[in-house]
Amino acid sequence: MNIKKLLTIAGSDSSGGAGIQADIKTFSAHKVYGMSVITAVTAQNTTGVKSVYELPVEMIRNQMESVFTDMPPDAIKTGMLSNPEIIECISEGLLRHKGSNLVVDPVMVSTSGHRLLSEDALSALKDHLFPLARVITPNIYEAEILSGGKISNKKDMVDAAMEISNKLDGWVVIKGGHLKECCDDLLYSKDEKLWLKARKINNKNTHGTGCTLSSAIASNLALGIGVKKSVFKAKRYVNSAIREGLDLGEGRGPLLHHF
Ligand SMILES: Nc1ncnc2c1ncn2[C@@H]1O[C@H](COP(=O)(O)OP(=O)(O)OP(=O)(O)O)[C@@H](O)[C@H]1O
Ligand SMILES: Cc1ncc(COP(=O)(O)O)c(N)n1
Repeated sequence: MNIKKLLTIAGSDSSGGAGIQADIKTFSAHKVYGMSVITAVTAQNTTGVKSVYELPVEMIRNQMESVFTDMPPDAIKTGMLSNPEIIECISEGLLRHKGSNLVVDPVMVSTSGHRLLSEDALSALKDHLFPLARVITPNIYEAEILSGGKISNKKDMVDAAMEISNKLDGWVVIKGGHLKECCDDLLYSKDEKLWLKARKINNKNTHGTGCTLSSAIASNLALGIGVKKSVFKAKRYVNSAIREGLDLGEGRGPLLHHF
């Protein structure tokens, strides 16, 4: 049986809603084979992140070597990367092994407000990882940090995408999940601008929506689907996973993945 291989490079979420766990569930739902390089272990649940343990860079390098020398992935996604040393180690490994179909979800802060990327890691992200990416998927807050401008509406999203894509060859997806009026996402490259429209679903349980979207995009790319269709299909996948209305935990609960 011929199956596509997907790699997630991200943090572990003990509650299974975001991070590595959400990524692997999404990969399985797309019928691709999931592998992981764990950057950090978090103790978290639906109410928030209690603590974070960052893995030593050497351990991260060894995980990457183990995966790439035996089962090179057809696509890769990155999530929580914690610090500049980890980002540099990962970028170096991806370059050396010619990792392709890279989707970078520039995770900075959990929705519960816990920092998942140190402040001094921003330039490593922009200078080392972004140039390798086919797609990057910032949310509104991350797009504000990356573009240096405030985002309050869809026009601001376009301005931010323009600014961010100045330094990129690939595509930018600015996720609109935190907009007040709707959940439209913007897919932007130097030559094209497309809106992925969606009504806001009235469900507080949206923990891991960003991780799920980027993993679904990477799965579709591995399956040989082009960027635009990969992003549209991924948006539909997340939308229906939110719509399922799973209600677990006391806080902001996870999504239901369809197998
Ligand atoms: N209530 C909602 N209704 C419909 N779509 C949503 C809702 N919340 C988020 N989305 C969609 O989920 C995807 C992830 O968007 P979001 O802006 O929440 O990213 P994020 O903040 O990185 O996610 P996370 O909450 O996992 O950190 C986007 O496609 C967004 O439009
Ligand atoms: C390990 C890990 N990775 C990513 C997120 C972001 O997800 P969210 O914004 O839904 O908290 C998280 N909370 N934990």
